[in-house]
Formats: sequence, structure tokens, C-alpha cells
Amino acid sequence: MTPRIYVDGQEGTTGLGIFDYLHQRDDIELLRIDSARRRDVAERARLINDADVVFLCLPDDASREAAALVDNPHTCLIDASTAFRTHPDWTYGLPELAGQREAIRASRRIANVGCHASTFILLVRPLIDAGLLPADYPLSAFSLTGYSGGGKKMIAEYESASRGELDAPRPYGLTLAHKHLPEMQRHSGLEQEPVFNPVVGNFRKGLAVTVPLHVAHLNGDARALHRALERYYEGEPFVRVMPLEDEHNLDRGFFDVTACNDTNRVELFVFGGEQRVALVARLDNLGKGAAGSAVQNMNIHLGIDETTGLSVG
Ligand SMILES: NC(=O)C1=CN([C@@H]2O[C@H](COP(=O)(O)OP(=O)(O)OC[C@H]3O[C@@H](n4cnc5c(N)ncnc54)[C@H](OP(=O)(O)O)[C@@H]3O)[C@@H](O)[C@H]2O)C=CC1
Ligand SMILES: CC(=O)N[C@@H](CCC(=O)OP(=O)(O)O)C(=O)O
Repeated sequence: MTPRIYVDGQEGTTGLGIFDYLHQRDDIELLRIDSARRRDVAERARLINDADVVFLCLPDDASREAAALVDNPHTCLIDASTAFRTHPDWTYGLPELAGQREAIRASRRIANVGCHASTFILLVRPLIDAGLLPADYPLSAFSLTGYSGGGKKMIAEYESASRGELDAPRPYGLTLAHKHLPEMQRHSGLEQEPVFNPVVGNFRKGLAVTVPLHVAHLNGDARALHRALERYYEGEPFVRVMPLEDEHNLDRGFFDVTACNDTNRVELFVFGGEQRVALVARLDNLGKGAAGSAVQNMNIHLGIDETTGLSVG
């Protein structure tokens, strides 16, 4: 039977992104809510329980409320919010981590990844697993993101700003208690939460996380880190470990955070030398950082080729 799919929050940034991926596929049936009733709880509950897979593309509180509407034991939820990412009954939807692909296939409660957090975890987890990065390393990271990461409200803010008003990048989350910290710690294997500094810039989408490291506190050099990443992601359709010391990784010395836009690809880099290393990863925050990974998780859960409908670029 053709799987029935419903997107709750279909007119939000992530919901629209998922719709773009799915609307032309003929291997699924997309259920649509009448736009005027999209906040009508009874109608949403009907569609949620009618579907095989439901994407929740809502703020955290609304996601928790929507999850409580499920009474069909066969319904699988893929939640885009932060609400369930460290919840013990939910599976973390990052299939590239060891063991997660099988868990996603079997689970009916899948917490889709966060854009900053998944990028960070993809860099750090293989190195902790390999014993190259000590789990007690006092890690810091920063992220440069496009404004669509802030959803409809931030998009409207940037796109209606007068010329010059929001041109300069803006660091935020300066309480250093960003909501992604628990997820970053749990799924990377770190013993403590990292210091994390996100920065939003005046470009629509694209994201890169940088993790600076001192080689003296590692159990290997840049080459060893790079080899470990290559080994961990061997055969992964959406992960590219980029060549070490390759000047083509840069454009006249500058790193392009938008180079994976409109794909579900994530690219990992190891920069630096004998004393200092910077791990950097980039992706499309609306692609592999949100809607693309949600569709990848749906494909895996349904037993469909996981690259279906997604671009490697
Ligand atoms: N944007 C991004 O890059 C990423 C976002 N996420 C996460 O995905 C989730 C959605 O984010 P995003 O798409 O950016 O957000 P948006 O603000 O763009 O969209 C949110 C959607 O939720 C709907 N909504 C809000 N409250 C309710 C409610 N009580 N009942 C029903 N519908 C409601 C809105 O409806 P209406 O149309 O009526 O406004 C809107 O369609 C968030 O939890 C976010 O953290 C995750 C990764 C990346
Ligand atoms: C620019 C901006 O505000 N970005 C969002 C990131 C969105 C994202 O990562 O999604 P989740 O919140 O679901 O993880 C933020 O930092 O909270």
C-alpha cells in the first residue's frame, strides 16, 4: 500500500521544504490540510492518525501537543523540533551515526536533527569513538548560519529590513545556554556540554560549524583525524570528507558556507597543521539540516532507498 504522509506545520519554513521534496513523488501519498484549518486541533488529529508518517514542523511546545494527539499505534512521527532530541523513547534521526540507521528503520518516534547540532556531531563523534579526541576535552565551537534557520519570523525580519540595517553578522545565544547543547553533548559522546557560539548572517541559507582544537591535547594529528573521518563515513551517500590540505577547498583563501545549498550533502574538512586544527563542516540548514534529513529519515523508516528525492549535488 502507498504510504500516507502528513506534514503538520505545512506552511512553515521546514514544512514547505518537506513539501518541495515530496510533492512530485509517486511512491507516497501526501495528505494536505485545508490551509484555513491548519491550526484546527481536531482536523490535525484526524490527519495525524490517518497517516503512516507524520512530519511535525512546529515549535517545541506545539510539537509536544501534536505528539500527544497520536492514538494510531502505526503512526510514525518525525519531529523537526528540539522537543525530543534527547528523550529516551525517541530515536535521534542522524542515520550516519553508528547504529542509528537500523534504529530509525525500527522506530516510530524519530527526533529529526538540529542544523547546528548535527553538523557539530558529525565532526566530533567519529573522533571520540576513535579515541583521538578525549571525551573530556573542553570543546568550543562556533557556527555561521543563514537567517532561514530562525524560521518565518526571522526570514521576515531580514527580508523586510531596510538596506544596511542587518548587513553585519550577529552573534547570538550569548547566555551560552543554547537549546542545542544537550543534544550536542549526548550524541557526540562528550562528557560536558561545549561552549557554542552561533552567528547569523544576512544570507538566506547555508551553515558551517567550526571546532578549533589544540593538537597537543589530542591523541593524533590532523592526518589521523582526517583518516578517522574518512573511515567512519565510508560509503555514506550524503557525507563527503574533503581532501586534506587542498587549496581548492577555499576560494582565494575564503571558505564558502553556502556551497552545499540545495543539496542534502554535508562536507567535512580538517584544516591546520602540527599545533592547531580546525574541523569545519558545511550543509544547507534547510536541507541536510532540516527538511532533507527529515525526508532521508522517512525513506529509511519506510525501507525505500534513502537517497530517493534527495540531491547529492
Ligand atoms: N528553519 C530551520 O533551518 C530549522 C528549523 N528546525 C525546527 O523545525 C521546527 C519548525 O521550524 P521552522 O519551520 O523554521 O518554523 P516556522 O516558524 O517557519 O514555522 C512554524 C510552523 O508551525 C506552525 N505552528 C506554530 N504553532 C502552531 C500550533 N500551536 N499549532 C499548529 N501549528 C503551529 C506555524 O503555523 P502558521 O503557518 O499558522 O504560522 C508554521 O507553519 C522548529 O521546531 C525548528 O526549531 C529544525 C532545523 C532547522
Ligand atoms: C538563525 C537561528 O535562529 N537558527 C536556529 C537554528 C535552527 C535549528 O538548528 O533548528 P533547531 O532549533 O530545530 O535545532 C537557532 O539557533 O535556534
